[in-house]
Amino acid sequence: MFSGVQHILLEGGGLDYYADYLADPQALYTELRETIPWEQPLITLYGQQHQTPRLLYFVGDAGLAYQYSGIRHATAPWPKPLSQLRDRLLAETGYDFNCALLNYYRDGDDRMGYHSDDEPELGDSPCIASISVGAERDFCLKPKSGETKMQKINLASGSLLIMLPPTQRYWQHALPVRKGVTQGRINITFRKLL
Ligand SMILES: O=C(O)CCC(=O)C(=O)O
Ligand SMILES: [Fe+2]
Repeated sequence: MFSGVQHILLEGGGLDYYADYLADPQALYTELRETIPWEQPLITLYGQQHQTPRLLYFVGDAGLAYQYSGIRHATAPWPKPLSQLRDRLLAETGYDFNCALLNYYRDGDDRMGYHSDDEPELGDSPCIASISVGAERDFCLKPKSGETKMQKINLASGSLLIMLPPTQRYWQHALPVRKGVTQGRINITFRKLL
């Protein structure tokens, strides 16, 4: 069993952080890294095409499709360990998720820029649950109205971070480059498509 929750209050939102939610994060990291058919789609930024600076994959209940960075993804079936985690999250948090985005950061050069998980198909005020395995990386949050300070959390391997409603409405988050990091990290964000 895990040791407990740390609540981080944000102006216009909040986070629940469980540092050691998973009993064996390294096993999940290795299984996902080796079995997921990772993709690196092209994204268009300011009229130029780039490869996403990380690998990704989308899973979910049958029949769901999801728009990400202008790309429409049909969700692939849940791998067993992730449907089990989805069920555990429902039992322990009460939040019911029907899909998950997997991101694989191969080393400290892979990254994700500032954004909110506020796509219209996630509804008015989504809850996002984020599980990390592999290398520790800094997760940064900044308010959309520049008045409060940036927040930084080092996400441990095996941790669960819940971004509670209405955090996505008022805050953006990012996974910046960390030059010293040579190990990979996989993050799973559980979401609910309406
Ligand atoms: O890798 C992370 O911790 C963040 C992932 C994220 O923000 C997303 O998938 O929308
Ligand atoms: Fe996000």
